[in-house]
Formats: sequence, C-alpha cells, structure tokens
Amino acid sequence: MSGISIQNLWKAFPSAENRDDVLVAVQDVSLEVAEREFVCVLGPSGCGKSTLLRVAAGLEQPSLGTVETDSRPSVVFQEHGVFPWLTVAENVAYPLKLRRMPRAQRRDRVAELLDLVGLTDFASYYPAQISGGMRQRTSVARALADDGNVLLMDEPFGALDEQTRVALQQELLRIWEQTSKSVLFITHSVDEALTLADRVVVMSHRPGRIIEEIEIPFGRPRDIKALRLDPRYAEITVRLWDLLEQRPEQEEAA
Ligand SMILES: Nc1ncnc2c1ncn2[C@@H]1O[C@H](COP(=O)(O)OP(=O)(O)OP(=O)(O)O)[C@@H](O)[C@H]1O
Repeated sequence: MSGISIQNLWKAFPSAENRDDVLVAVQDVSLEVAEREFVCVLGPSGCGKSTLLRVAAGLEQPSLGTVETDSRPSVVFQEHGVFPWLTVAENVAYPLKLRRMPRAQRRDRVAELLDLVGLTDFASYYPAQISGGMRQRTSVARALADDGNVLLMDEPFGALDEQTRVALQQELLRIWEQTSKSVLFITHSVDEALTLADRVVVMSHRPGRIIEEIEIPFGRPRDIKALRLDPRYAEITVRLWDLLEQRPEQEEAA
C-alpha cells in the first residue's frame, strides 16, 4: 500500500459572509504518496494547502472523500510546534514518553535524534533560548521520534531566513534518506519544491484542485547547489511559475 492515499477529498467550511453558504477550500483532490516518496504540494496563498494537510493529519474531518495513511502521521508545522515549557531534549522525548518507552532507551533515542539534527549541545535549552531554525530542528526531531512512516510538513521552514532555510532543506534531505518515510510537504516556494521533491503536485487558486503533477528528474542524494546549475532546473521553475499564475478562467481554456 502507499504511505498516504487521499481519494476525492473535499473540504468546505461555513462561510463567514453568509450563514447559508459554504466556502470550498479543497475540491475533489486525489493524491497518493508512495512508500519512501517525497511529494511537495505547491500552490498560491489561500488555495487550501494547509487544509489538505490538516485533513490528512486527522486534525480536520473531510467533508467528502477519504484519507488513509500507512501509520499515524507525524506533523511539523510552520511555527509553534514545540512546547515552550519543555527543553529541547524533553520536547523530542515527548512522543517517546507517550509511547511509554523505558527511560534508558528513551535517553539513547533522544541523543540519537539530537545528533541527527545537530542539536546535541542545546539539549537542555528551552525554545525561547534558541533560534527559530533550532526550534524547527527540534520540531523535526520530535516528528522523527514517532516511529510511523508518514511525515506531514506544513511549510516548516517558511518563517526562516533564506540561509537557514536552505541549510535545513539539505539536512531534511539527508535525514529523510536515512529513514524510510513517506513525506507530504506543503510549500508555496518553487525552489523548495524543486529542491526536495520526487514529485510536485500543483494546486489551483481556491477552491484548491490539483492542476498538474510534475516528476522531478534530479537524482539523489541531491546537491542543492549543483541543482541550480542544471538547465532543467530553470525550465521546470518557469513551468511551475506559469502554473501558479494561472487564473481559473485560463485553466478552463487550457
Ligand atoms: N477553520 C476554518 N474555518 C473557515 N475557513 C477556513 C478554515 N481554515 C481554512 N479556511 C479557509 O480555507 C481557505 C484555504 O485556507 P488554507 O489555510 O488551507 O490555505 P493555504 O493554501 O494553506 O494558504 P497559505 O499558503 O496562505 O498558508 C481559505 O480561504 C481559508 O479562509
């Protein structure tokens, strides 16, 4: 089976303007993420990307359609993903504690995960005492502490400066290559999608529908600087920009 299987998913919310109306955020989306596949969902602001991810995570109920995942998904959000009252190590240990992993085993696993995300020296710091990039690494380490195979990420590096973002993308790729997770990664950045994904799924303006799926031809492991020199990088970038600019009436004509 695939890691994530979304079939004919619709999600509507009550309209804030008219009590008798609804706002359709996600319209008839079907999407499969294979085992060990990295899929990026790319779309304009407000097109329903986060809603799609929240439904996939089980945080919202679908209005119609189904979502199946290989295991309970772990989720990394853009911000506020860590508990401020716990240290970095305690945050990472949290899911292990919930699973009642014995203390000694938990300590070893936390040490391993902190090493993986480069936070060993900050284990006893609180989130307020570390940088935004370090907080996101803590979030990633905590999501990896879950033993499931499904990772859902909602613009996890969106709030970071460019240099930190690129460094974390590289780290995420390195970590992902060592694990066997299926990843569904939401972004509005063409560069981010091209850097990370095996496949990019493009959503339309709201109501969000899938308008295109593009296989990313770059091999792995990826050198994210070398990628930028590949002529295909520029070619796919322009294609994705064109898709993102499409207005609903152009899609109908296309
Ligand atoms: N809980 C909610 N109640 C009502 N409307 C909602 C709710 N959550 C999302 N929406 C609406 O659904 C639409 C899609 O929102 P969503 O956050 O999924 O978009 P997005 O593509 O993630 O946007 P961005 O890239 O700007 O974060 C928006 O019009 C939003 O107002």
